[in-house]
Amino acid sequence: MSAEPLSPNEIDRRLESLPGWALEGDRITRTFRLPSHFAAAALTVHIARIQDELNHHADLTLGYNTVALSVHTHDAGGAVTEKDLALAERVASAAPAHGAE
Ligand SMILES: C[C@H](O)[C@H](O)[C@H]1CNC2=NC(N)=NC(=O)C2=N1
Repeated sequence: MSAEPLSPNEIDRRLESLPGWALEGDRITRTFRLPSHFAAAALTVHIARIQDELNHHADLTLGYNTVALSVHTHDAGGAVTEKDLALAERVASAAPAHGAE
């Protein structure tokens, strides 16, 4: 998968199909709200497994009932690449089963 930086316009276009995700500076970000703290912790573990499978890792912040992700591609000098969007799409698919909004 390409680790070439994507343009802001391309990122915005791709985020149209990723509700709740945003381009913040040089990262794409999303905060999920969960029914409980334990559900938030469980989603964090699920995301960690996805990240190890993809070998692509976001900064994750576990709150009382939230999981916040912030990601860009270090190997591309901290730009947003296809790898970040692929991770976002996998997480977006996994989160609803945890009761995430
Ligand atoms: C050696 C290992 O493949 C690399 O460090 C991987 C690990 N996870 C990663 N995660 C992110 N966000 N960007 C990277 O460039 C990256 N590279």
